[in-house]
Amino acid sequence: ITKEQQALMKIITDAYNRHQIPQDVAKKLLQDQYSAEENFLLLTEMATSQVQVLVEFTKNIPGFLSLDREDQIALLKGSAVEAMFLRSAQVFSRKMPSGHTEVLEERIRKSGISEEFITPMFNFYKSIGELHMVQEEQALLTTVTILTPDRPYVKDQQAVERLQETMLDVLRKLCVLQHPQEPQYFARLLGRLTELRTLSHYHTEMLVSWRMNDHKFTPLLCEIWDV
Ligand SMILES: CC1(C)[C@H]2CC[C@]1(C)[C@H](OC(=O)c1ccc(O)cc1)C2
Repeated sequence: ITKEQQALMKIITDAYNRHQIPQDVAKKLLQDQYSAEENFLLLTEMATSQVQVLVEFTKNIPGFLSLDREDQIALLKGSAVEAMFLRSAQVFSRKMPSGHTEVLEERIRKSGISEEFITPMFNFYKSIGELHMVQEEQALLTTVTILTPDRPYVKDQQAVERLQETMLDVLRKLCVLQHPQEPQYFARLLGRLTELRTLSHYHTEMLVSWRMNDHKFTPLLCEIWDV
């Protein structure tokens, strides 16, 4: 890993760690009562703060703000669900103080999300947890996901591709250094991104079914997911 790649990794990892879910959201998880309605409101607050955190983090990705403005929006809209699942998978698998995880899982299960979506969601969390990613890998994997060139409406795909290649190069080298005993580790990480794409289809259905039961979303969520 070259000096500039180390500098790049530090910027991204610091940004990833700096923008954490506000403590008040996490605290509420344990306090408020348990009705499906209360759970939905909590998840709405959680999703909204995760999208806010995502926007702040993305602005710190070197080169992102130099992209075409409309492409920046297209990348954010196209990757928000995947970035949110990646971050919550990491929160689930490690960051959460013990006891919170069970409460959060319980609230998710009792919030009107259909069982057919719950299962793949928790399978994904388990498969991410099993990777035991270091925080640099988590930050870089999220960055690679955001910098996916073939999102809808991206005009200058080459520019995004160049940025993503840079990040993939650092991530590949980091994986070799962090997991010398597992040469396939980098490939496994990228395999998770494929799993993420299937989750985002389920996510769209989840939003539609909530909408059908006239649940209200926040303006930010309506904007980022066109609901
Ligand atoms: C942990 C999760 C990633 C999983 C369960 C809560 C999440 C934050 C996310 O919720 C939403 O997307 C969501 C969207 C709209 C809304 O009003 C509430 C939640 C799905």
